Amino acid sequence: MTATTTRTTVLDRLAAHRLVPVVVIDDAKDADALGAALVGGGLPVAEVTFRTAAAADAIRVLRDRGDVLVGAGTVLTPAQVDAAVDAGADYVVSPGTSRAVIERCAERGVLALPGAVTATEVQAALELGVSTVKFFPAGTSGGAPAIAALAAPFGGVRFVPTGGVGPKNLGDYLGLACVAAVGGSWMVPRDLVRAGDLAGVQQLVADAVALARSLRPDAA
Ligand SMILES: O=C(O)C(=O)C[C@H](O)[C@H](O)COP(=O)(O)O
Repeated sequence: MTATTTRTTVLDRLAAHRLVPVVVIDDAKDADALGAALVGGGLPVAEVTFRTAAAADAIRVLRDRGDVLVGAGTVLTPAQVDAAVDAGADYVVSPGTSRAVIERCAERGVLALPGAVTATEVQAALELGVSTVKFFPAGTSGGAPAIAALAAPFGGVRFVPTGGVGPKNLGDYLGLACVAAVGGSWMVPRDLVRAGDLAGVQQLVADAVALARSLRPDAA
C-alpha cells in the first residue's frame, strides 16, 4: 500500500468507528489491559496522548496487540511525530495546526489530524494538504453549530470534534454529515485506568458504542 492509501484507510476506519477514545496513560504496564477493554467494549481505537512519559511505550504495547487502531495525541513537535511513528502509531493528532508536524507526518507516511476551529485554521490545514481536522476544543469553540457553519464554505472538509464531548451532546455532533468521528476522554477516565478498573472502562466504552449506534443507526 502507498502512504496515501494507508492514510485514507486509517481515516475510513476512524469514520467507521465514529468514536475515538482519548487516553492519558500513566503506566505502559496498563496498556495491554486497556487494549483488551477497548476491544471488549467494541471500540478497538485509541488516541494515546503525549501528555505522559508512558505514551510511546503504551502506543508500542497497543500496536503490538494487532487489534487496535492506535493514534498518538497531543503531538506538538516533529520529534514527537518520530517517537510516535517509531512506536507504531497509525496516525498523529495535534491540538492545533503546525506546518512542521504535518510535514513530518507526510515524510513518515502517517495521517496527520491537526486541530482547527476557525475558518483561517481550516484554510491553513487545507493548504498543507489536510482535509480532515480535529475540531478542538469543541465545546468552547461553538460546538456543533460552529462546525455546521464552517462546513458551508468548506464542503470537502471533515471534522473530528473533541473536547467537552460526552454522552449528553454526542448526538449534536454525530448528527452532522461532515463529522467523521467524535473524540473524547469520557470513555477512558484516567483514574479508572490508574486504579486498574478496566471492567469499568469496558462498560463505559460499550455504553458509548451503543449510544453512538442508537444516535446514527443508518451509518452503523
Ligand atoms: O488535542 C490533543 O492532543 C488533546 O490531547 C486534547 C484532548 O483530545 C482533549 O483534551 C480531550 O477532551 P475531553 O474529552 O474533554 O477530555
